[in-house]
Amino acid sequence: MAVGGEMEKEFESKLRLQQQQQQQGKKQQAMQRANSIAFRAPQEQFTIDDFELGKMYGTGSYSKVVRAKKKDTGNIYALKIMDKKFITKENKIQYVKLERIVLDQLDHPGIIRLFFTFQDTYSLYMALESCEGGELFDQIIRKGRLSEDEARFYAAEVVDILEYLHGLGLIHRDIKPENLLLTSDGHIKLADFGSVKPTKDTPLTVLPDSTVERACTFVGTAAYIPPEVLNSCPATYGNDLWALGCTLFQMLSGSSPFKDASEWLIFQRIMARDLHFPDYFSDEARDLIDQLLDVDPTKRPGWSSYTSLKGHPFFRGIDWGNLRHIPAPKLVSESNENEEEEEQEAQWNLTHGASGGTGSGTGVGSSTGTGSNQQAPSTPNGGNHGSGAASSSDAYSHLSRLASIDSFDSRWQEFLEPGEAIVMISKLKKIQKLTNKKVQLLLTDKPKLICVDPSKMQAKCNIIWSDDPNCLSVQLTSPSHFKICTPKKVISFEDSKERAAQWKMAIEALQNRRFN
Ligand SMILES: Nc1ncnc2c1ncn2[C@@H]1O[C@H](COP(=O)(O)OP(=O)(O)OP(=O)(O)O)[C@@H](O)[C@H]1O
Repeated sequence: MAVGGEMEKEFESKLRLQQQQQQQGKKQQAMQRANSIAFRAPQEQFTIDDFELGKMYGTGSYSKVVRAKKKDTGNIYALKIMDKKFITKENKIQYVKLERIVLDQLDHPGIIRLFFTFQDTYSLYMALESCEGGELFDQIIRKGRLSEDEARFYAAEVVDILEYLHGLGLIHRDIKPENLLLTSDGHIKLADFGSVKPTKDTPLTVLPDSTVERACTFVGTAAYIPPEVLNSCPATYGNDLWALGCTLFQMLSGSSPFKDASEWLIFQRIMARDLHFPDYFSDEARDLIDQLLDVDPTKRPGWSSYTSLKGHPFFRGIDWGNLRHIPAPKLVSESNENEEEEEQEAQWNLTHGASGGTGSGTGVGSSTGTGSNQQAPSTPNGGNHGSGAASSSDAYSHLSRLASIDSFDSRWQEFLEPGEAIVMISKLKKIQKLTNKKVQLLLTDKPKLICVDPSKMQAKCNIIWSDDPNCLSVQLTSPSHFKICTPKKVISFEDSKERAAQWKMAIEALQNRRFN
């Protein structure tokens, strides 16, 4: 009996080994298949010198996107540039590969097209269809909030895109106004497939393992994450439907429904479904958002079929078959921005700058001391929002390698010395006790912090650089608010794109550059 038991064990372990080997073989075959896919968008042998680089379209957590003109053809692209070392270190290789392979197979007027890719020693490049109208996010900021007709139009285009994606077994997982780009004639194109999740039923060619359901993989952006994902449930189409509800709320009100001072507080509000509708929302808008933000994902319209979503009274009058031919809402360009804010610019005054008041009422932790004791806000999986998860040495090499790209916007050259490059640049609000003022904050590799009044193109408040954190430090007060503290003054800034943690990381990485 004992011998029989031994034999049985041995047999079982041999069987397991055999099964493992077979599985590995299958995996290798799938890998080979994925590696040998004939891409629609070819891998070219181009170099960055084949392009004339223009303005910076945007910065993601592991990429920069720059407007680029191919010198020989004159064609314009949005060139997504990713630092190889950084994405390897941050374990993002699978995400980048998946974005490439999925985008390559998509064909919908509402999804940005990938034309070709190339690489050099340091970077990977994706040449994307250029969206000249900017982000929907900026339209919301510039208009304050959208009219119900405008929001209906954009929401309908997003529904049309989601119906296509979900029909192909893909969950986008990062639907938000920053990833809804606009063509020059104002139609929506969905970008950023870095978080895409193929389901088991997808007919597309995807990477082996990418369809495996994993609980607890937090991707996306805090304010748009559904409660079930915070409760560790695997991703479903319900993620995108919830995010659509948040986006529609944001279009109509000007801010996301669960907005709060920190990611922790945002998560608390999502879990409690702490949702308040402004009075001016129509009954139809309120009802649709209420249904999309149902805590039960299976009850969200669009879950089992798109008929209920497209047939909702909010969308009455939408010609679904003709969406891309309907005239889109008028785009508001940067120069037409809120006159009121421009009015507030009159009082540029360093003594006000020293006051350190947060002004907007969203900041927490009102300390104005010079110590930098506040942590960057973290996502639940421990990573920082944005690129904050990198160590300072990685961050420094990443920043310095990408520095030259930021400097291509020639408008800021007059503030730089020869050879000096911009490491980070953002349009911010400088928060003062009585007034707020739009500024362009530049961090250079010298290092230097330069605050420019963009309406007059003049360098303003003098922030004296120091590598000593007692003499220069950054305090985060919320994902969008930070303070630059020097012994003489504390200046508060608001970054509407919530890159406060990235500013802190960039400044600290430069302070630590000597040790790297
Ligand atoms: N095709 C495009 N045309 C114009 N601008 C673009 C385009 N693609 C991206 N951008 C701009 O660049 C920004 C960053 O791009 P993207 O979101 O793809 O980067 P990412 O590193 O994947 O970002 P994330 O941190 O959201 O994952 C976008 O928010 C947008 O403003």
